Amino acid sequence: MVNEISEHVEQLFPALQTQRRDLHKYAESGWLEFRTSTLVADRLEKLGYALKLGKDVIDADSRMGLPSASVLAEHEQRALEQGAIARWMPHFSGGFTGIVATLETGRPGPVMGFRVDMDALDLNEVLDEAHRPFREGFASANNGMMHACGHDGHTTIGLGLAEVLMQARDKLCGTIKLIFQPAEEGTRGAKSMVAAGVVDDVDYFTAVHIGTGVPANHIVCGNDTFMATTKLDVHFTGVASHAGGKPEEGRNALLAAAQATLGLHAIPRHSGGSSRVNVGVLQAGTGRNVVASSAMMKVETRGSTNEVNEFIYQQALKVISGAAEMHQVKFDIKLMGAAQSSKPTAAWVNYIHQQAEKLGEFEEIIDRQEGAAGSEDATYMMERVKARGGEASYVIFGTDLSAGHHNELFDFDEKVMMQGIKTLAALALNIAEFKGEN
Ligand SMILES: O=C(O)C[C@H](NC(=O)Cc1c[nH]c2ccccc12)C(=O)O
Repeated sequence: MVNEISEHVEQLFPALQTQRRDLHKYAESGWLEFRTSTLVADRLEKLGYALKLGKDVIDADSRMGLPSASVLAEHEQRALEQGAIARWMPHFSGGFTGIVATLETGRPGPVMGFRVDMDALDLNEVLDEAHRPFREGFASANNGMMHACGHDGHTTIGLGLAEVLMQARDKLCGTIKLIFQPAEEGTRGAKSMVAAGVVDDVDYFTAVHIGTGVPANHIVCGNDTFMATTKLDVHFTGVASHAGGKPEEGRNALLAAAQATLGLHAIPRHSGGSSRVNVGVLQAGTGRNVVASSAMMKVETRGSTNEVNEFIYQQALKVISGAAEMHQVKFDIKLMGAAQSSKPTAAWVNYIHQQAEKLGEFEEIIDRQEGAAGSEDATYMMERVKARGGEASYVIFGTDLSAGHHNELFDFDEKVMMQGIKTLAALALNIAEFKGEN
């Protein structure tokens, strides 16, 4: 069976490459995946999946870091101009760009959930002959948006898996649930899908990522290093005044933000685990001789456990209010994203290892990745599945990269998509071989 699947996936490669390059060219960042989601929905319906879309899979109030109504409308319009399929758009309009595709085999068995993400980053792709996407005509056509983290590959893996599993449906049991998530960057989207209940019936859950520094032909069966994180936008509002004539009448928002930045980076460590804090954006002021009346900063905190992140976050709130008090300015804090820490379950990691071994394609099969310290909101899904007694893991398929993630020259070796599809398909097809811990 595995051999048949492998052959099928290899036949699909040219189509996968075309699909990935199309998504790459029309990169859409979080909550704005309008073209992407209409194409994904259309493809999944044609394959024969039962679909749940938009508000049925995204809880409106649990969305974080949603762009403004005017930005949403503008990008919906652009998506239509760039080939979005209009009849699907009403489902996704207003920032509800999520899809869950279900295949009921009609035979008894578990519910297996697979999660891929669809969003691009807010980044300008390099338009230079030295960069393959430009050279071969699929660099981002969308200014300020770029697939620089491989989610174009993840979405393509999800669609390829959908095709392969549908073709092999007579050999499957239980239920297959394919989850296409918006707005992973900034950890904004997953929580709203969990709140809508999309993983409430999932017994075995697997999320995927390509790259992340893992070498080609290596697989990490259970990434174990995700940090809990909180993302904040902070606005300081002061009073403008003549910087020479009446500086004492001003209330300096720039200084409050600068003070807060230094204070944030000086938050003490926590003995319970590692932590991070970053002020990634700091903007303030309007003119050289004007006391700055406004300032904005984008902040994130992280911790190796939820508790450590909560400690750093609470300290951050005190630093921000303290800096505002010091300069007598007002402040406003908006929660823009969040994720938990989460660990994969051992039995599921072992099963993934066993299936990867059977495929015979990997040079190295690593159970747990140590050291790296990113965040992921798939952790909300993992924790929800685990809380109900299910199994969950986060798999990384290594690949050669042209530059690091979130870099303007990012690109990956597209062959990794085949390894991803083969491995995930094997998890579903051979589920009878899964042995729980007890
Ligand atoms: O917090 C975010 O915005 C999510 C973003 N996530 C990623 O970059 C994914 C990621 C980071 N490190 C790893 C390691 C393994 C898999 C995925 C990742 C991050 O950590 O900044």
